[in-house]
Amino acid sequence: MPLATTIWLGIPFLLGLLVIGSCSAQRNLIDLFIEGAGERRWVALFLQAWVPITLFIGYAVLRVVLGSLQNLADSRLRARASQFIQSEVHKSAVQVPLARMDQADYYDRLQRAQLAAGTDLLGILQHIIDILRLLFELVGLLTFVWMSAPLVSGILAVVFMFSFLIRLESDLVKRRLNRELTRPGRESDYLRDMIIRPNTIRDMRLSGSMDYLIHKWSEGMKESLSMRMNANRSEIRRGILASSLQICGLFGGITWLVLSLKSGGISAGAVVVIIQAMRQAYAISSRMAFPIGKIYIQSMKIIDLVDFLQENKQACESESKKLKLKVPGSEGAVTFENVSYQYDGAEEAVLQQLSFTLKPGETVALVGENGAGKSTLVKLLLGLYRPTKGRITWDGVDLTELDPVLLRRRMSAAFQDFIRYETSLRDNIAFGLPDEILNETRLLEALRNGGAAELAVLVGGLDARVGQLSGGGRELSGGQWQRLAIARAALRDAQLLVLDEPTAAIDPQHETDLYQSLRDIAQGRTVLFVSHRLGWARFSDRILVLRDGVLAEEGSHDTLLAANGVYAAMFRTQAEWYREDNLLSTS
Ligand SMILES: Nc1ncnc2c1ncn2[C@@H]1O[C@H](COP(=O)(O)OP(=O)(O)OP(=O)(O)O)[C@@H](O)[C@H]1O
Repeated sequence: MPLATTIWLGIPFLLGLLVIGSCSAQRNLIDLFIEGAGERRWVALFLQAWVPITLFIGYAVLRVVLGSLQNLADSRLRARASQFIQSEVHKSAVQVPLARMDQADYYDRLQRAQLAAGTDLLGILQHIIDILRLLFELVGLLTFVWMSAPLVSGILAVVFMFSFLIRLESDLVKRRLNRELTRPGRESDYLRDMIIRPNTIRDMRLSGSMDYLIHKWSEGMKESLSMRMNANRSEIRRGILASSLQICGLFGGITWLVLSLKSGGISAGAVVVIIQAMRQAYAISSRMAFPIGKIYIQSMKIIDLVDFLQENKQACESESKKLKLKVPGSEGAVTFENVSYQYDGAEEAVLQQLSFTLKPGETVALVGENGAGKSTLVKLLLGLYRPTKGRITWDGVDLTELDPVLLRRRMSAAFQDFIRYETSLRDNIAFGLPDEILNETRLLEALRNGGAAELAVLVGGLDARVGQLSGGGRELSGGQWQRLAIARAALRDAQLLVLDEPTAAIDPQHETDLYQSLRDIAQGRTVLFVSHRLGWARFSDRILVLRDGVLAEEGSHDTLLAANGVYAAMFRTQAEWYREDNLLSTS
């Protein structure tokens, strides 16, 4: 945007320069009237005065026009810069390795990078320009004063320096405090948001702990408030000191001007305009501290932003350097070879020495107790995490050597913590294949495959909005959202389909329907599903049983039952619940 940038950068300097012209015109005008008023030759006086009057009015109009032009350029550039920065942050954030997201400091960095909006990037430039403009204005004023009364300009310069430094210090103290309060502020925002969330209210009302939460929130607020009050008090003290200095300077300057006027060393017009110039210069001293303080805090935010973008760029570059970018095979055989995984900061590995193969076209169930490591295994399988030891291959080639974009096209997954896209029903399915233009038949087929065919009618068509956030949208039940997530996964015609707890929120009737359609989708694909409902596992080709991160058992349902091990025990415990005599005795 070269034109907008030139206007934006150039105008402040012009505005600064206009000050000298405007002051000279004012002085000439006042002198002319003071001299001419005694003779009362008004027509002649006016004929002499029209030039300075025109100049004075012209400068004033020009200031207004230039100011408006600058505002216009400013808002355009600001909006573009904000959009640019936010999209860079988003682009960078979506490429971050998932393992990095397990570290708490990543979120601090992300939050700080998000806070660095275009306002900050442009703000730094803007404030530099503001400072330059104020400096130009000040130099213009001082030059004008110096031309008429050099001593007064000296007083002005000294007083200006001191009062400016006092105000700057107080501004910086306040801004540093704002930064220090970012984390407590985030915590109190979190508590505030939690307090007003319907499900928290429900939970807290039942347990009677609402007052405790409100008390915790208000304690945090009180502490921040008291720190702010201290900063305000010190700001007021410094403000009084700076103003006293200015008043003394103004008084000294005026005394000197009156004495000079009396001795005839200076004109009345010059006195009036110098006094006005002094007042303006003092106002500048307080206005200048503000942009400098702002630059200080905004540059910190920009440093945070650059750190974030730089870190992610390096992570992505080092990833891509390692990759030889081979094209993944089309069979879809996945092999784990002595794979272990340890979370960053964890004391021991959550998966240890896993070795198994998912053969092409095979449907495998992964079962195990809570915390056994099933979801972690799924993330490794999908290439979202890298094994800390061992390797995972796709059709015999290490995942790290394959083109990640092509590899992801061969995979599809629905996670247990499925996402609710509160937009249209169409988006909720089409997000599975964002690069393709999908016709209605294909979307409806995906809905059917996800066991959610009735949703299109229920919500009023594919373009109807779903969720509470979207105005007029219909909220869906947990199970309906989950079936939409499965439809999204089913839309991708992928070799490997991973379903992590696909039926956790689904009622028995829909679960049966879904099971039927998944059997159809599974034809010719490698499918891994994770489920605590062992009834599902029963119909898979093979079952992998994880226990404390180790592959405890492997085999078909019948083999594992016959082995009478971990799986058999789990299966019998669950089956117990459905035995009629057991149900009767429980009731
Ligand atoms: N991001 C993480 N950072 C550190 N530890 C984690 C992280 N995610 C999971 N864990 C730990 O890894 C272990 C395995 O977790 P995982 O989620 O893989 O288990 P799971 O078998 O899927 O459990 P569930 O049946 O409850 O879903 C757990 O002990 C858990 O505390």
